[in-house]
Amino acid sequence: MATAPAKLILCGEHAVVYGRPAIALPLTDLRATATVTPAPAGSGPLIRAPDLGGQWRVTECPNEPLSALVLKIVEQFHIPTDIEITIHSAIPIASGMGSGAAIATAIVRELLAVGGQTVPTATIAELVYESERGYHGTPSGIDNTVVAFEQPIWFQRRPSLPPLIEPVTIGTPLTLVIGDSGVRSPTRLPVGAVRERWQAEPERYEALFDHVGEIVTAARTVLAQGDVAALGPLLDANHALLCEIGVSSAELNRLTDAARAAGALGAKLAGAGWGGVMVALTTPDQATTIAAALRTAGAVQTFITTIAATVDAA
Ligand SMILES: C[C@@](O)(CCO)CC(=O)[O-]
Repeated sequence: MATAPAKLILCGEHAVVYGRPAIALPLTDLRATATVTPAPAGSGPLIRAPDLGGQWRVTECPNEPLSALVLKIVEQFHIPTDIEITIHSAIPIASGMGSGAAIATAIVRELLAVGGQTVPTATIAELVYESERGYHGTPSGIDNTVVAFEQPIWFQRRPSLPPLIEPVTIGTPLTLVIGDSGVRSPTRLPVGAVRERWQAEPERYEALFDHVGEIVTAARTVLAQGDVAALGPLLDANHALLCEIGVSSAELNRLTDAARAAGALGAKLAGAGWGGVMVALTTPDQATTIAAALRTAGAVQTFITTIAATVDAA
């Protein structure tokens, strides 16, 4: 069995599609799994996804993104094809937590393990990126990257170059409360809407994206300093900009307001928006109070998670 984590965009979503930096975190205790078992000779790969409500033979729907991913990997890495791939995920789907990237990464890891292959983490991230394109159209690549590397990352697209991917130093552990609005919102919808607005009003949106980029840069500094109190207002400011960009919702605003009223240091929507999750930054002792406030304000589920302090790998 192979696994891969959920992810959370701490700051910089949407602007990251337009070349500004973003910071993403792996949520290592919330994972997707993939298990390969042998199947009868000549049957070809079958994907069983009980949590997603189905199973399918990849050759019968070769353009479905996970099927395309499996077909590509078995061919490229000479993996046996008479297999069943069973996937499970504890990650809410279409919620901004990277469930698609985590499932795809778990599948890639499991297929490579079955084939006795070892490849660089960056290669796994690239393979998953192709599959994410099938779902999302124009993803920045941040989701597949943080899920594959499983460490806090700074991610920035660059013209004519591979994206800049750097470890982010976390000076002191972060306690986060994630609230799921329960509204399912496929990433490609808000991403597509932002593209239309950017095309209609490029100067306005470029300025908003610049402002997001400044917040992300400031967040990196205070994260390294372990200054959790200074991070909160940056998350609030990022949320205000995401509202202006047009990707928040009444449900998400209700949850971020409730988190702040319950004592959060800062709160923002996390991911593509219009639904999905929000995140609140808190001191450890306030976490359960904030989770309770989020549920009262309509969150269908909450997760309390700690992001460990890192040693700078750079
Ligand atoms: C909204 C977005 O910025 C983050 C989705 O997790 C889209 C992307 O980066 O591909």
